[in-house]
Amino acid sequence: MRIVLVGVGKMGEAVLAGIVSARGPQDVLVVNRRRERDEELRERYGVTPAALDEAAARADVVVLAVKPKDITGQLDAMRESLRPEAVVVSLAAGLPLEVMQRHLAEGQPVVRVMPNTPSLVGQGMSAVSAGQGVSKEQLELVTDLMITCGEVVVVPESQQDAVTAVSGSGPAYLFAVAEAMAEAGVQLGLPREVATRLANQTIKGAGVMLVESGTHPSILRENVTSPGGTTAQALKVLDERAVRAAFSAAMTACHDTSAAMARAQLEQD
Ligand SMILES: NC(=O)C1=CN([C@@H]2O[C@H](COP(=O)(O)OP(=O)(O)OC[C@H]3O[C@@H](n4cnc5c(N)ncnc54)[C@H](OP(=O)(O)O)[C@@H]3O)[C@@H](O)[C@H]2O)C=CC1
Ligand SMILES: O=C(O)[C@@H]1CCC=N1
Repeated sequence: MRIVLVGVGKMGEAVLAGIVSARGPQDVLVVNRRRERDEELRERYGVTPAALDEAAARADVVVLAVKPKDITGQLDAMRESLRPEAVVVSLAAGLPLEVMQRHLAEGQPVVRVMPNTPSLVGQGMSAVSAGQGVSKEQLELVTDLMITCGEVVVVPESQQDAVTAVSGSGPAYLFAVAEAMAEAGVQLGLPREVATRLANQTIKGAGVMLVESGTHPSILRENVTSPGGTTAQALKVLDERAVRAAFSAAMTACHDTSAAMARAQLEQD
């Protein structure tokens, strides 16, 4: 199976890393606008740079990882080169399948995926939505591809804005928490290196425990919270500062932005 990745920036590279570590670089072509980026990826992953039309003509799957505003231009540019059975995958936030379909030949299979950057270390979370007429086999092709980057769920496209709020943008919330915890540790007198190590490993440990224990987060939180102890005081302050409500508002803003991007794409297109 020949895989073509178009626009290999931060998200594209994270997906590329997952694919290459699971399948090797031999069947992967990358398309970039800068030659230095091509060479960087060739050196780092052993993949082959190519021009868009040439790569599209040879593709079984094309993964578009350019910015949402650049997707339709890339679809127009590859439309004539694609084989009818090639599956076109977009990783773009707020970019509806309908817009993709408009810019491709009728019947070209299209799939929308919301991945996240932990794909770079094989710990990604991808949500996959199939366009009209995508066969079970074609959908499986995409889920098999994304599983090289971590976990995969299949969702209706109507859920992609919510997915973006939880897992697409989610790593950024946790990186911000990591920064905040390390900084607070420094304020409490720890050397920066120690504070950073403590914060990072705590987030990793809690994350692995959440996933591997299968225990509800409330129970895991209770297990840390001794009555009358230190954690209860810390959580009380988080409640007073409405951290839970802040997450809800932040994620609603993320969801609404994704939905507004999709509406604008549909209207302007
Ligand atoms: N970052 C994230 O956490 C996530 C991002 N996404 C989606 O992934 C997509 C990419 O985002 P991200 O990786 O953050 O952005 P980046 O800017 O890092 O990546 C975009 C890449 O596309 C390249 N590019 C732009 N125009 C062209 C072109 N005409 N031909 C070939 N390559 C081109 C850019 O090249 P150059 O370096 O020259 O500008 C860059 O390498 C977006 O659609 C975003 O919505 C989805 C989930 C999570
Ligand atoms: O911020 C963004 O728009 C992209 C989509 C999800 C994560 N990053």
